[in-house]
Formats: sequence, C-alpha cells, structure tokens
Amino acid sequence: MLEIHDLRKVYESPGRRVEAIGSITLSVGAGELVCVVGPSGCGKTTLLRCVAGLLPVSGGEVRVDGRRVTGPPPSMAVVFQEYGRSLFPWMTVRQNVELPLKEKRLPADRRRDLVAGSLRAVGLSDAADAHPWQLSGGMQQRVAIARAVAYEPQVLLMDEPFAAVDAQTRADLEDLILRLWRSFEITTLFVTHDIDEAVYLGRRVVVLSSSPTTVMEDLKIDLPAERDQLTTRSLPRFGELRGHVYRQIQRARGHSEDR
Ligand SMILES: Nc1ncnc2c1ncn2[C@@H]1O[C@H](COP(=O)(O)OP(=O)(O)OP(=O)(O)O)[C@@H](O)[C@H]1O
Repeated sequence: MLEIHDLRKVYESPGRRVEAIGSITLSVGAGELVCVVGPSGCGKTTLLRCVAGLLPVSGGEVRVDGRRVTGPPPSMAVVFQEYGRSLFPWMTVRQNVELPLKEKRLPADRRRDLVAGSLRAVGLSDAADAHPWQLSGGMQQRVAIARAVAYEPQVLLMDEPFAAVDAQTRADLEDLILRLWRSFEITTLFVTHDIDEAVYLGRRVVVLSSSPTTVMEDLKIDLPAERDQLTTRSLPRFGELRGHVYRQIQRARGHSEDR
C-alpha cells in the first residue's frame, strides 16, 4: 500500500545544507501498522512530511497504492502532535471532523454518517457541539483522530500524536488506536520517539539511524496480536524487544557522536 524507495532529503538554504535523510527504503502492506523510531533529530518528522507530500523529496519516491506522491494525496490522512494547532477553534467538533469530507465533496447524508460513526468510535458523541478549546488535550487529540478516521484514508500517518498528553491519557489513546486500527484496517505509519509505545503498537518497528538517516533495522514484533497495556507490557518478550530497540538507538546515537 505504501512504498518508500530510496527516499532522500536535503534541506538547503543560503550557507546551510542539512542532509536529513540519507536513503530510506521501506514498505507498509495494506492494513499493517508500522512504527518508526530513531534518535532525536534523525529525521522522523521529515520522513513523514515527505511521505505526506507536504515536503518535496530530494531523491527517490513514495507510492501509495502504486501511485507516485507528488503533493498531498487525497487518500492520506495525517495526525500531528500539535492537536491545538490542527483543529479550528471557531468550529465545533462536528464541523472540524466534517470539513475534509466537504472538501472530498461527499453528500450531506454520507458526511453525517461518517462524522457520527467516527465520533462514536472515539467516544466523543456527546462533545459534537463543543468547540475544541472547551475540551482537554486528550479529547482534542481524539477529535483529530476522529477526523482522520472519518476521512476513510487508505493510509494514516501519525507524527508523535501522543507526545503532548499525560501518561494515562496516552495509554488510553494507544488502545484507542489499536481498536480503530483493528476495526477499520487502516494502513498506518506511526512515528514516535517512545520505544515502549512503538513496541506496544507496532506489528513492525523500523529503527532509523542518525542523520543522514537510513533504516538500521526493520524488526517484526512477535507479541500476541491481542494487546493490553498490563498483560502485553509485562511479557518477558516485551522487555526483550524494548531492550533490543533501545540498544539499537543507543548504537545509532553513538555512531553520530563518533562522527
Ligand atoms: N526546515 C528545515 N530546514 C533545515 N533543516 C531542517 C528543517 N527541518 C528539519 N531540519 C533538520 O533535519 C534534521 C531532521 O529533523 P526532524 O525534525 O525531521 O527530526 P526528528 O527525528 O523528527 O526530530 P525529533 O525526534 O527531535 O522530533 C535535523 O537535523 C533538523 O535540524
């Protein structure tokens, strides 16, 4: 569904050249949930923005369902970390969720069904007429997730979506993502700096090196498919996988410090 082939990205401005992404090749199959982790500043956000067609690539290509990405593809939805900036404060929750569906030119009754279904799925039916600023941070991020799900994307991109919420809300949102992912079978690429979160959510975890970034490892997460915050995180295998990814990231950081 999503193919990233030899993707390269260099930021160039007068007097400054940053080779953010050396070369990344990776693919995500239909209905798969893949997490991407890497040391700070390794280019995770850059990768996601290139994949979303929000940044021009310097080389290589991204394909969604075989079609080359040259700008934001209509089949993709993105959830960013800064939910505060991604929702329109003057619109209600319902209007925020509905907006991209209007841009997709869906008929009114279909829009109504999708908005109601996605707000129900994230447990926010009662907040449909509230404005984002009347909601907690976790609820606002659920609105952003509902908006992405209502859009029925072929590919969902998430850029550290839970970095700004407290630990308990974060655990709830992680489980929400797993539930939605199971019921809607959306192909998902999830970027996080949190190793535990990556191992808990991902069916695969892709570990990136430091800039100029490449894929250090593409690790299959062989934990039971049914995941639960308490049971899964207490499995010895969870600890082994987390330790392995942690060591890989330390190794990546060590390399960059040697340079
Ligand atoms: N607009 C830009 N212009 C120039 N350089 C940039 C720009 N955006 C990012 N960079 C550089 O590209 C590299 C990768 O940045 P990016 O934000 O993608 O990393 P990240 O892995 O998402 O970081 P973090 O984990 O800290 O969120 C960094 O060296 C950064 O300074």
